[in-house]
Amino acid sequence: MTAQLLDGKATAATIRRELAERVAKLTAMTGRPPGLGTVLVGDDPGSHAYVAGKHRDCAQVGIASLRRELPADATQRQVEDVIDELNADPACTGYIVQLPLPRHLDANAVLARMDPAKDADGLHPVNLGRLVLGVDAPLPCTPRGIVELLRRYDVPLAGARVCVIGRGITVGRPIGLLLTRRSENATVTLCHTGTKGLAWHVREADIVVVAAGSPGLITKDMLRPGAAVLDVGITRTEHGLVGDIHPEAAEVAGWLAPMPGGVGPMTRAMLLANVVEAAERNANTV
Ligand SMILES: Nc1nc(=O)c2c([nH]1)NC[C@@H]1CN(c3ccc(C(=O)N[C@@H](CCC(=O)O)C(=O)O)cc3)C=[N+]21
Repeated sequence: MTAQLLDGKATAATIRRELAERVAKLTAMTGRPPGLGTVLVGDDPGSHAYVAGKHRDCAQVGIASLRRELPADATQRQVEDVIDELNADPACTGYIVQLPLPRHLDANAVLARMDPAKDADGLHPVNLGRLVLGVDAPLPCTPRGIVELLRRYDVPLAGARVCVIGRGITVGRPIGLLLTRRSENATVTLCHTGTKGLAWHVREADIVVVAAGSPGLITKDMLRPGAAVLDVGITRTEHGLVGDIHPEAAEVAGWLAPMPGGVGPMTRAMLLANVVEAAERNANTV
């Protein structure tokens, strides 16, 4: 058996085409395209590559780009001034602060200063709180992209046993909140570096989401045959980017979202979706 590809690259391209139509309508109706802002601090090459990708995506769907770049030694005050400026700028529908920020900066204070209505990443504390409460809010892009990918490939979610590995704030921590909503109805176990018997948890699962940042962590012997496996890990090595799932896992899995070409492109597509939805909300209230 070899796993069916959960093709995030192709699915994201479909979603961008769907969004482009909504952007065209919005632009005609309001006289101005939606705008996505990015705040990038420092010179991490990975972060620069991701942000460049986000602006390429914007150009494709007709969303305007607002780039803000600050040096690695920027002060908290300088970063917060940029936040204030984007909050006030009517051309900026939504924006993101690329994480991680340099260590001398207080990322939580920066996120909390954002206008929650402009939070394209769904990482503002108010929006994470709304997610816990089950109130409508922009959703974190990677978890939303994973649910969307599973839905579009008809991977059964209701009653599914999902094993999430990694407790990071962008993926592992919030994804359980989406998957355990009544509309998804999955059962989620959150594993992390302190988990005893990881292989046992993985073996129980119908769906495995790996966001640990540990190359090749999940091997084929750990998986339930036929399981859906999604690789969210990205580690930069001298041989290029490596995911958390060992390549041989494809022999046992029923579905596989590989890295690259799986969850990453979906994350970017959901960022665009959050901006388009914010623009639609604004258009309906003004
Ligand atoms: N505020 C914030 N929001 C984020 O959403 C955010 C962030 N900070 N910091 C870093 C992580 C990482 N991230 C990725 C998104 C897409 C790909 C992606 O498209 N990857 C391609 C390959 C990329 C390549 O080749 O370099 C793929 O998997 O096919 C990767 C990584 C978003 N992040």
